[in-house]
Amino acid sequence: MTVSPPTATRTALSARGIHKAFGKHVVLADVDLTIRSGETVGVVGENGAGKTTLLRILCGDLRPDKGTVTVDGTLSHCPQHPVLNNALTPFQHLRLFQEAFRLPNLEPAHALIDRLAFAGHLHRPVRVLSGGTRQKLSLVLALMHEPDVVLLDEPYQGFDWQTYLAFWDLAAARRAAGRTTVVISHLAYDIDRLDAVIQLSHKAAVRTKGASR
Ligand SMILES: Nc1ncnc2c1ncn2[C@@H]1O[C@H](COP(=O)(O)OP(=O)(O)OP(=O)(O)O)[C@@H](O)[C@H]1O
Repeated sequence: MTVSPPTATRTALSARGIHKAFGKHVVLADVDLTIRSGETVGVVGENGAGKTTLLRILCGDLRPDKGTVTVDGTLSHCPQHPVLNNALTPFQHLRLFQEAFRLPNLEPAHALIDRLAFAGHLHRPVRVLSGGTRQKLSLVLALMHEPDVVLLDEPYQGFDWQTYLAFWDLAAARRAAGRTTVVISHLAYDIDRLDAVIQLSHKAAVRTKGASR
């Protein structure tokens, strides 16, 4: 499948002059990027290139040493390792997030659960769930309030093939609704599903496949 570029030209997310070092180890140096509304963008790079660091900075979880991030609209982040409460069930997580996001109902969440096929696990404590099911829950919690921009750190790690395809259906539906999805990816065969690729290399970011306007 090859996607055609979205028509929107509004900037959804931009970063300028991002610099981040851990001690003397410089990970990101003067990183600039621009992502438009409705784009599905992959962040790629070797292990340790700084992909997770960049996403944590973009979502405000980590402060850069220098630089600015600008977001247009609501933003959500799904971290590489799900942050869930082992004592609670997925349904209890949904209710907590419903309160936090002040959602009138759980309909969008249930639509996501149906797509990802884990309705059968809603009332089991998280501690007994498989890694893939935890990852599904984490994804639903990141998407259930339909954020304008979502940042996903290897979201389909541990997914079986059907769920992997369902994930890309979700990304396509977000794209059709003009929403922006940024995905850290290691998989070369994802490339055709993306509007653009941000390649992290030598501490810098280069946007390929769909230059930013
Ligand atoms: N909190 C931290 N303290 C010290 N060093 C860190 C910290 N977080 C990340 N690093 C270092 O920064 C570099 C970039 O890490 P990061 O996790 O961003 O890379 P990545 O591209 O996401 O890697 P991977 O593909 O392996 O997930 C690595 O050398 C890592 O050890």
